[in-house]
Amino acid sequence: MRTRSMGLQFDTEGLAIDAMTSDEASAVATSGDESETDDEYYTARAKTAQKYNEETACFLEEFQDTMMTSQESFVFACGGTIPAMPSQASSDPKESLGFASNPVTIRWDPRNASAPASRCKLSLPIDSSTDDYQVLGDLMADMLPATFGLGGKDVYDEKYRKAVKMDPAQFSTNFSPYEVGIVDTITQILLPSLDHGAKRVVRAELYKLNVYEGPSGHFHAHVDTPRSPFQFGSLVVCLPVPHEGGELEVRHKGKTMAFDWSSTATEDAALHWAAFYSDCEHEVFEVKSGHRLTLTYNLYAVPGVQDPSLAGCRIEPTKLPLMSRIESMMGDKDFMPQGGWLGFYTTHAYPHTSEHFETGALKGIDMVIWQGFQALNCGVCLRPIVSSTSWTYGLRIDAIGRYFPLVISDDISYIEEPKDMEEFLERWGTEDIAFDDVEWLNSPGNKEPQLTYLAYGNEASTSCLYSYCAILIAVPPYGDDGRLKAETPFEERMNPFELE
Ligand SMILES: O=C(O)CCC(=O)C(=O)O
Ligand SMILES: [Fe+2]
Repeated sequence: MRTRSMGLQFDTEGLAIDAMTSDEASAVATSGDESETDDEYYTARAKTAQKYNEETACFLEEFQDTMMTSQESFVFACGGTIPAMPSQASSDPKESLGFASNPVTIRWDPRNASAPASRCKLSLPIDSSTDDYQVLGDLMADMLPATFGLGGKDVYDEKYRKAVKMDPAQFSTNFSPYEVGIVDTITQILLPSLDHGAKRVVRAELYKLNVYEGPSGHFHAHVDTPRSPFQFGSLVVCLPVPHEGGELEVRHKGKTMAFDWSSTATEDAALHWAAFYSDCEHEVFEVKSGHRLTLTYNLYAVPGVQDPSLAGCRIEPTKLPLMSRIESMMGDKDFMPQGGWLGFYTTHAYPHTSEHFETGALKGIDMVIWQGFQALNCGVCLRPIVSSTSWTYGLRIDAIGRYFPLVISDDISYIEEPKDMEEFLERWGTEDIAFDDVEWLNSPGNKEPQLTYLAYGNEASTSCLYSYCAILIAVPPYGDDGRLKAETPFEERMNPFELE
């Protein structure tokens, strides 16, 4: 039996909702409930054969299989180790060993302003033959209990997270993830772009210094709250201080990557790091002994050109089997000969109903689909898809919207009967292209609140329609000399609710 859903369907089970606001949490908790069954899949392909031809149906079936296999090879996290020079070593760059880290210093503002500056500086790797541990104790005394976001508030609860933290406004460090090659590695692995596509680079912004102390320091499974629509991930750098336990586990769609950075005083000191996409659940297991010091960074995708010297070791998305599938499909005269529409639900979660959501933030296979079809003369655009059967009046809604940002409509949208809902959706703005005219390549993923409105039952109550994020692909017709170029079928739209 085919397993259509493998890898491409959103898996809600592994997703923690704890470190999100309650609204975000409910959005995640209810997502992924509209998956495609085998029957639906076969019906869809039979319809494709009828609408286009057998070849188109076969191409799409093969494409979906490749998509599912490719999905497996996309990583959601990466990490590495960097040897650390002893803290007494010279920090002269000429003497540093390539990508070995110079001694790391942390200087901080003490709570007691009369503490001498020399007491507010920690050098790492830690040296137990000096008073380094005393200095570490002083640092921790100046740190604050580490909170986490819950229901839109910062909460401290040791059952959930036991650690101390310091904000970057209160400390500085000479450590830079750019200098030791971490940022370049992340760019290549987590944010690759096709050769011809818009280039983007990673900006790492220092977020916190944390200490998890043994025994019992830990951080329960959670998903980081993105600080902006451009944030695509998080980076954790573990500084060279001996500790046992405190493994970091990162999970995405049923897969797990574990990073065990425990070390003893006698081992060669090293810095360790891990970076992962924002929609990955992760957890820091209990630190059994010692101190686990981490610097955390928010990772943003920003336009830019990668260092050309890295071209040799770049991952080349054009070599992906998925890319060759797209090429052979588009190059065949029997595939959608008159042109048509394809739809791909993004497989990662994005804050797609925020004001600034844009394509530079696309991750993994989502970016390959976006850039791959675009490179082959197709028109592509991102669109919100509202699909719901659970609406009060039993009306099935399948609408392709034009406008992403969340609409909170509290005074203009009295929805009492189905025709009100139709008008409301029209007013929001839906694409001229019908949902059923699109060949959908996969099942819906993450959904976000899209439209809130007042509905009347016995009394008025606020209701919400959710949307999925999809890439719509306009496949141009096949002409005498190959695939024609799609005339840009998409234009940017204004928020219809702001026009008045
Ligand atoms: O320290 C770590 O390994 C991860 C910490 C973490 O998940 C966070 O700060 O959000
Ligand atoms: Fe986290």
